[in-house]
Amino acid sequence: MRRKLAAGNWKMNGTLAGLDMLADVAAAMDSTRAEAVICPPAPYLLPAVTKAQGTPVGIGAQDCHAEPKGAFTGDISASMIKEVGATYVILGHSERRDAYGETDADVAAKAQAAWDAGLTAIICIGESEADRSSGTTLDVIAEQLAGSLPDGCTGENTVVAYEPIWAIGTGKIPTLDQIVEVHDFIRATLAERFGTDVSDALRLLYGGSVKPDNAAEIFKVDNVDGALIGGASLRAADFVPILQALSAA
Ligand SMILES: O=C[C@H](O)COP(=O)(O)O
Repeated sequence: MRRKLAAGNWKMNGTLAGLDMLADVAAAMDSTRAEAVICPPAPYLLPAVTKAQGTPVGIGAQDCHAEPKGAFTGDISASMIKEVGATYVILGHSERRDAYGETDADVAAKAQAAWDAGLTAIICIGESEADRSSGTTLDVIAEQLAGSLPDGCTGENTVVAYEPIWAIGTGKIPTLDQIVEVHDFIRATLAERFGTDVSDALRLLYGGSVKPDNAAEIFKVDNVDGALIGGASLRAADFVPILQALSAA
């Protein structure tokens, strides 16, 4: 049985004071079954871990370098993330693929580094609007899955987040049929490569404009095990209702 997961990606947003929302998320978790993870910007990782200590809320980073250490100004390693007490790391987000030219191979190398450090990698994939209109969505997803997930994937070390790029921060979401099609495809593709035991254990998140008013509908989809939430993860007033909708699904 896969435990549902609501993961919040603050991106380069939020403040130190905004971490107070973790207490509200923790309080909500008393009555919810779903897991909650918040991924703040790197300078807030340690304060976030400190605030979340003794609560069931998990903390994650938004990226890591593939190398364990070295002359990589501005980067952080997976073991540093682990050392401060975070347990997840988002990898291959479309904003990083786009702004920093991260390739599938880069993402796979980072995922391996994350696993080596004992972190769970939330690996993001998703098609552009042009891919969607030209009917190549599933081909793009297949290629990203093949290239971004290293051999050795398990339900413990990896979560896959499907984020159509055109749905991120736009308020547009795919139809439920489109979400069903892609999530079923991802599950089947993972089963083919890693076997059904692994594929049945891997959690698949939907991401892109998830809000309190559309979450329940999205979470009805069988192969959606939760969400990767951007804008609506910054405030407990938005994140908690999504977490509650997930627990009720
Ligand atoms: O990582 C989160 C996604 O990019 C979704 O962002 P959003 O919920 O603001 O659309």
